[in-house]
Amino acid sequence: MKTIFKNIKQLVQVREKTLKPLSGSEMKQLPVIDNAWLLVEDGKIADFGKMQDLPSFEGVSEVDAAGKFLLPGWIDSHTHLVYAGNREQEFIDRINGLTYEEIAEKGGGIVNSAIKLQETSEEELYLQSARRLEEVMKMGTTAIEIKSGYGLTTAAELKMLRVIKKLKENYKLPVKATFLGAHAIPPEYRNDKDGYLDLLVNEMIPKVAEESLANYVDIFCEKGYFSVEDTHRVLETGQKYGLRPKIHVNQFNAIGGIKAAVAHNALSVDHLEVMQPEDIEALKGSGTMPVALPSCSLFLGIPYSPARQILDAGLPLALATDYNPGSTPNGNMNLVISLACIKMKMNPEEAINAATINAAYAMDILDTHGSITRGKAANLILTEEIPSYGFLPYSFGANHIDSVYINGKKL
Ligand SMILES: N=CN[C@@H](CCC(=O)O)C(=O)O
Ligand SMILES: [Zn+2]
Repeated sequence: MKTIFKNIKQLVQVREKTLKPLSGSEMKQLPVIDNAWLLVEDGKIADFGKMQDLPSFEGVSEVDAAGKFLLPGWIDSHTHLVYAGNREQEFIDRINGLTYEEIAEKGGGIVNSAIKLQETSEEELYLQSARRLEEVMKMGTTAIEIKSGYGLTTAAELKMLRVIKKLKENYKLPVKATFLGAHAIPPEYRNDKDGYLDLLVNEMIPKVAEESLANYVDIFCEKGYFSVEDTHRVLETGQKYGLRPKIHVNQFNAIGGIKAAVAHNALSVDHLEVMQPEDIEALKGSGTMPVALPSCSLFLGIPYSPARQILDAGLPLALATDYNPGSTPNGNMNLVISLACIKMKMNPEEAINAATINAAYAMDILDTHGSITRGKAANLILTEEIPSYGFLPYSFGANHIDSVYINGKKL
């Protein structure tokens, strides 16, 4: 099965090969080919070039992309897309003056979602989650990471991870699963955090590994949740069972979690709304990708990750949605890219690199996804007719997407 895209106004994010993520000033470069063609064969990018050099192809279906841009699909490396119900009431409570932290202290927040999820059947949870997955795919997400962490019991955590597994089986985009049992302390362990961590390391992680339900291990390293010491314990156990860390850290406070994550060779550190100079230093020379979640900052009214500080230090940066019911009930990567430009002062080139190549690294799929490279999966976004790729973040709140392709197949 072959498809040729012809007359593409601009083919964006064209790389001969991509072996490593982009850091610092490299992120300003976004290679393009004007007036281009691209051939998809057996779900992969087979070839591309300029229209003036278009070879003749037999037996191919044609897509006329005149006036349109073709780029690699967005990669969302941090979501909590599997959840039950919603937290609309907390949204109202926050409008009326309570903070996210105050709501959590009153028994709302993550624990509220955990109660709902525990009461929801696996089938119903799958249906709610599949609807969300289809929604974000239409908005250009062509690879996704999904976390557990709204179960907080062994049975409910496994239920979440089985739903993620089923999504992975039923949808063709790359799906990676992260075990986030250490998302919050469940009420029954309120005064016995170590007891919950004992359960997590002695029962949950071994069971998750036994059923091969997760790729990564996560923890919410934050005041009022889990300490740096807890982080070492959970990451060490996760690694023992083959789960590389990707952690929630520096959302409200900088307590040294980044250094701990780097010590465990974390694939990514995510949130980073609050960064101290020592956090930046800890990331230098590491293989750990910083991941910013600007929609969360928008929704909660908290600071945005200091992207300029991170990039000016020569570090890489990826962008993701954090799609979840509490802090970011939105999985639109187009909005994330706009917010990164508007609020974090990233250039469109930097934001697009952060949502494609660097995001692919943060999901460990850089060798197969994240750029227009021969041999990579044809997971693509074809835009509507727009003046430039910079128009995507500029026209915030609108998705100028004509169609989305997964393995060369139009959704
Ligand atoms: N900060 C921790 N976890 C989620 C939010 C969880 C929730 O409020 O349900 C996040 O990444 O923002
Ligand atoms: Zn999150």
